[in-house]
Amino acid sequence: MNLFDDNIQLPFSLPKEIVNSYCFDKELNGFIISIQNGYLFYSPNFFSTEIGNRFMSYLLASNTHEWNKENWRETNPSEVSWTNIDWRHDKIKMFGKTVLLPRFSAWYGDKDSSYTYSGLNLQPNEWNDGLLYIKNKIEEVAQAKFNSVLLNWYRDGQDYISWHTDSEKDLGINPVIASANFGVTRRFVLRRIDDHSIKFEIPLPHGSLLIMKEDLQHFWQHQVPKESKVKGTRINLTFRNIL
Ligand SMILES: O=C(O)CCC(=O)C(=O)O
Ligand SMILES: [Fe+2]
Repeated sequence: MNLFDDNIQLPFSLPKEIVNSYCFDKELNGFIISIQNGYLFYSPNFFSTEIGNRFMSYLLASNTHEWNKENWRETNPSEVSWTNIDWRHDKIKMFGKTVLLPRFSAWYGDKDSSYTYSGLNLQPNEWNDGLLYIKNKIEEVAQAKFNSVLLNWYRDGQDYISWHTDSEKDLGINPVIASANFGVTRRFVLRRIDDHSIKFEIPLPHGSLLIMKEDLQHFWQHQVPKESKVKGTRINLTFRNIL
């Protein structure tokens, strides 16, 4: 049986000069994409819509607030009694000022996997069944083990994450970063660090999985830009292995 199908086209475009090769792997249900200085695995529907919907409700379940009725620009998530995920609105120091991050976040992982992110030292919450289920599914295709996950909740198109690499020292030299997506589709944009005009973007729909590995973090930055017109909400989980 041929496990690769060369006739399945990528659902987004990549600048020709940066693609080494790509193919659709039927067994893994996704594209294996080798680019200049990097490797990506992209599965637009890794989780079914139904499983995705269940996760969305799981991740946002609370005893006190209905996530789809609340105005999250007015409500601080630390005042909410969350059922499964302890969402926070973290502050970071930027140019000497303390500012709120333009998204909510949460950090889960093994007890000894404390992590520094944007100048924040994050102590992980303990794994729960929902996160472990997703982690196991992703570890199978990523052929890697993860000991932590950073959850980002983009309340709507006003929320974003700016240009960065996932290259904190404690992730090791060539980290495998696996990112699962639930909710509204947002643009995930990559650009070369040494030439910002070389860029491409990957749509990350409900249920999609994106894995970045090899030397990608040394050569490419990524962002999820603001998209003011987007009203829907989105949750992204990036699984990492902290050394
Ligand atoms: O939301 C995303 O897709 C990306 C999140 C991200 O880059 C990060 O948490 O480091
Ligand atoms: Fe990132």
